[in-house]
Amino acid sequence: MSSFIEETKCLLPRITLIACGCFSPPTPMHMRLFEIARDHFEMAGTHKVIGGIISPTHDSYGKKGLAPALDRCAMVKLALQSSNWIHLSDWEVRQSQWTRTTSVLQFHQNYINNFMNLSSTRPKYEKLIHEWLPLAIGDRKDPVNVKLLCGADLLESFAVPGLWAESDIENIVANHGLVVITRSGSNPEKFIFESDILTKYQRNITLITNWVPNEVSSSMVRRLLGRGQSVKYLLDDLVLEYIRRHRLYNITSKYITDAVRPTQLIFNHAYMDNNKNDLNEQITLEQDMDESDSPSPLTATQQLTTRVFCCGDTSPRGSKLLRLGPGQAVQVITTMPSDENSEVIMTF
Ligand SMILES: Nc1ncnc2c1ncn2[C@@H]1O[C@H](COP(=O)(O)OP(=O)(O)OP(=O)(O)O)[C@@H](O)[C@H]1O
Ligand SMILES: NC(=O)c1ccc[n+]([C@@H]2O[C@H](COP(=O)(O)O)[C@@H](O)[C@H]2O)c1
Repeated sequence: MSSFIEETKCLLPRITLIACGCFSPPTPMHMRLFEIARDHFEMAGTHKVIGGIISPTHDSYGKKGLAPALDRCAMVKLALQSSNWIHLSDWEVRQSQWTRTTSVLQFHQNYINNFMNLSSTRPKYEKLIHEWLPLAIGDRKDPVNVKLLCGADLLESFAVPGLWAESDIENIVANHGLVVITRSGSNPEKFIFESDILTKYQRNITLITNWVPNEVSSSMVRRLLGRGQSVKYLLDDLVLEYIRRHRLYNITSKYITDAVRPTQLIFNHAYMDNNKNDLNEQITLEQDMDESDSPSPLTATQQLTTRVFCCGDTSPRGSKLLRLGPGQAVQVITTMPSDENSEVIMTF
């Protein structure tokens, strides 16, 4: 009987979860989303989760409190040190401008598809192994579906006028799927009911109740840090130490102790050093396909010209606040990136 269960498990459709967000800074709850979701699918016996990807948004997203991409990526890597299945993807931050979430999903899905198709030509495809590719990807030949993992507040941001294109929402739910974790103050069931598109593709939306909610948010952490209050036990010690060393978020806290587990930060310094060399390099398709997981931040001029929209209290153009509270975007102020991001084909 148990071998029957094992066999059935092997046949479950495989998925990889990707969380898009600012991660400024990454909190333990960001990682919890993945654990909660994987447990859910494991217990429901409907899918096999083979990997998790954290994709920090581009600097030009311009949200208030957004630390530089290089720092956010470094913090995510520190926060993920104890995970053997969730990985950073810095593809988004390496682009020349902010990328819509639908294109982020499409890129990772295309990459996985191409990777699987190329698995017969091993020497070539081994060169293409990104850190974020799930380790188990080569265990089977069946497809791996990339699904968007998010908190219910992100789902509810679909209703913010001008923030998400309807076609993007439809593409996300119809072609990828959404995994939504409840968050206090939101009512995702009602939200889905009130949306025709979401109701239409409800079968592709997995709503998961988080029975051990934790309302820590990046903006709350930034607020405490700015006030000189303690955030210990709200963040991974390594992330906290990184913030202290790099003086992020106007940190004034006197409670942060000296390096905790300092040896582990050596890894992080290496990551920073490697990436500083990338600073002025051109971003090319070839680089996107490079196996290195290092962000190449843009120059100040590039960042200014590619700013897409702004979230937070005010936008650079003084746009009106549409939503209040953490993680809440304000207004789309310029154009969408070109479709180049959505159809990336591997070249050798
Ligand atoms: N406490 C939480 N419970 C459930 N989901 C969360 C929680 N914190 C963050 N998330 C989810 O994590 C993803 C990444 O979001 P982001 O980094 O923008 O998070 P945030 O902590 O809400 O940030 P901020 O406070 O700066 O707005 C989003 O899908 C968000 O809904
Ligand atoms: N139209 C879009 O694709 C769209 C709009 C708003 C936010 N997002 C993404 O959602 C994530 C979370 O953003 P907020 O922290 O502002 O809620 C980010 O990764 C951001 O890029 C995507």
